[in-house]
Amino acid sequence: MKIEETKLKGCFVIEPEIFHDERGHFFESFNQKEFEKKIGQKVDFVQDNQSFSKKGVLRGIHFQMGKYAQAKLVRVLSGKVLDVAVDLRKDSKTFGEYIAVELSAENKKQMFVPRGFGHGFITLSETSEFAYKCDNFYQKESERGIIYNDKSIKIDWQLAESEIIVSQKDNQLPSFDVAILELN
Ligand SMILES: Cc1cn([C@H]2C[C@H](O)[C@@H](COP(=O)(O)OP(=O)(O)O[C@H]3O[C@@H](C)C(=O)[C@@H](O)[C@H]3O)O2)c(=O)[nH]c1=O
Repeated sequence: MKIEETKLKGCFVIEPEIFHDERGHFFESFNQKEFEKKIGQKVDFVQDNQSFSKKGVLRGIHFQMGKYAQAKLVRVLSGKVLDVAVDLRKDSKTFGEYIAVELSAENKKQMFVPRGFGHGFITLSETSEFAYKCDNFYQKESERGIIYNDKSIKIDWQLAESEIIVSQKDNQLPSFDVAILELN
């Protein structure tokens, strides 16, 4: 397993080692001992989520507030997505910056998005199946978000605006400037 920290401290890209043989292939999609050693912290995942999306569907940018904050270990089971993490830690040198990484069933890359980040992804292939582990439970009341096309974060989602599909809920999310007023 190869784990590399991104320019956003605490946010990692993980590439599992794939073992190929005549039957197909095998890989460890998660190994707690190795994972915690490489990221240098303990993480107790308590919830696994899975979502299916059509091309152009953009989910995000989401996070949960305060004690309900979630770290996420995300990966793609089929298709290809652009996965985005936005640093929302006010005391961070990279506050307000984002990273975008292509995750696909083919490259098998994963992203670890720590607490204190906003997270979103867009499906670039015809469909995608997306799976992730969370270290805190879903708590509807503490759900927050930032509008995907925020003018100060300026995320390049790789698809034309006309191809992007967002839920009504996500389309009404506030701008970065407004969303951060509530953060510590
Ligand atoms: C996230 C979540 C949703 N739900 C329900 C609420 C709702 O009725 C339905 C769909 O929820 P959403 O529209 O929020 O799903 P979605 O837009 O896929 O939300 C997810 O987006 C990505 C980017 C993340 O990072 C996740 O943490 C999560 O926020 O599923 C749960 O029951 N448990 C959960 O953990």
